[in-house]
Amino acid sequence: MYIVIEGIDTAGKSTQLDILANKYKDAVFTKEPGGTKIGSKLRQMVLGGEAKSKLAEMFLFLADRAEHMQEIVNKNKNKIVISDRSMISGIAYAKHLPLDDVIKLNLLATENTLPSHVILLKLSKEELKKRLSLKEHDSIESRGIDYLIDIQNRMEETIKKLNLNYIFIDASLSIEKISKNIEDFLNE
Ligand SMILES: Nc1ncnc2c1ncn2[C@@H]1O[C@H](COP(=O)(O)OP(=O)(O)OP(=O)(O)O)[C@@H](O)[C@H]1O
Ligand SMILES: Cc1cn([C@H]2C[C@H](O)[C@@H](COP(=O)(O)O)O2)c(=O)[nH]c1=O
Repeated sequence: MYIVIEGIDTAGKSTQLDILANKYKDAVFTKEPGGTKIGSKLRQMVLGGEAKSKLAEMFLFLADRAEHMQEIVNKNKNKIVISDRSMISGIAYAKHLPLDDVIKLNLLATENTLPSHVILLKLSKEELKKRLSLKEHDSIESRGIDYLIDIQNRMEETIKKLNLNYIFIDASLSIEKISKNIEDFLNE
């Protein structure tokens, strides 16, 4: 199984991943960007805003993805792999390019491997505003509320376009309710 937890910044992904880590002791937990040795370096570059070109930034994320797919996801096909973000973030955040073009680039980077289960935590604008106000912003989060809500809409569009096995969960539900919804989805 290749499970991905998706959502815009502050949607609650890490919180749910902590709960999953206690339930799926034998699973491989990973993330994008930063799930491999070079991925950590790429993460530092992109989140530090070092890429001035949006295209360059996207290719850095694609490089992270290609390495992550080969070294983590495909090398653990016999296990449950649970990832904090995936190509869905990659496609959604590259919103300056046509969706179909970015989908092709991401399928190239992942060698056409798709997640078996997608969990999208969806935030309302109000809840996003509240949560962003509680944290420092990295270079991407600094692009603002409307930018992130656009990304969330593009995530939803991407998941449906790729015809993936997914669940959309209201991220403002209690931590416990979200966790139960995830558990039920994974046990279907
Ligand atoms: N269901 C929830 N209800 C209310 N607050 C929540 C819920 N889940 C998480 N939070 C809070 O929202 C904030 C963001 O949560 P978390 O770090 O898990 O999100 P994230 O999606 O991993 O964020 P990022 O992508 O920015 O790292 C934290 O302060 C967390 O305690
Ligand atoms: C995989 C991926 C991520 N991003 C953005 C999304 C977030 O703003 C950061 C990652 O931060 P997190 O704390 O690890 O969630 O990077 C992106 O723009 N493109 C991507 O492919």
